[in-house]
Amino acid sequence: MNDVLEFHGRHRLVPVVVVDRADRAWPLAETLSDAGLPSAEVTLRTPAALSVISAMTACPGFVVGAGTVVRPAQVEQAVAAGARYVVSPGFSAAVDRECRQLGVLLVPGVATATELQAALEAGRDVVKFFPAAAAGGAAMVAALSAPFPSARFVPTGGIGAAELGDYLRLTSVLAVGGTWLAPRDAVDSGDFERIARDVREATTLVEHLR
Ligand SMILES: O=C(O)C(=O)C[C@H](O)[C@H](O)COP(=O)(O)O
Repeated sequence: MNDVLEFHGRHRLVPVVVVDRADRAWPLAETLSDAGLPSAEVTLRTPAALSVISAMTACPGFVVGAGTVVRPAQVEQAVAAGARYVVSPGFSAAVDRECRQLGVLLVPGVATATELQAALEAGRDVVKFFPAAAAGGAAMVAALSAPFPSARFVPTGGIGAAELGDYLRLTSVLAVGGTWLAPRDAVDSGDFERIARDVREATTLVEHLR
């Protein structure tokens, strides 16, 4: 397994972050690292996102990926900024091709059996199950795992601390992602104490589930 996937499988949590200000990148990475979760999927939804990725790569041991990658050109930009992996909300053959060419891991999004089958056919065994809550939650992941035992899921979308156990108890779930670990408003306002508290609460929950 790719080292980024091993990392996520070990931590079992992926903070998905929407960062509006590049100067928040370093304190956010430090906060996440200190709280025991040295990684972030930085969504390419803000003008600052690529600068945020670059800044976070300077934090020792911090694993940074690019999220919301929907066009092939964004793959090159994300990799140039230092992203170690790429996440898409859906499955795009063009994005998949670009990731292959640049040798970067892609975690494509799937919400149905047909989409999962396409991702597996393309050799993508680890997929983002998105939007997890709206697409059927942990019950849907369990149902999809039966006919596709090789698939590993990173459910994301509408998940909070309360739902964590439902997903993480499934052996087919590699890790759970979400913005609840470092909400946009907390990042914007520089409320790193709140982020540290929420991340510690989540990592403690994960420890109890082991
Ligand atoms: O697919 C992408 O690249 C995305 O950006 C989708 C995000 O991962 C979710 O929107 C996070 O969902 P929440 O945790 O409910 O805020």
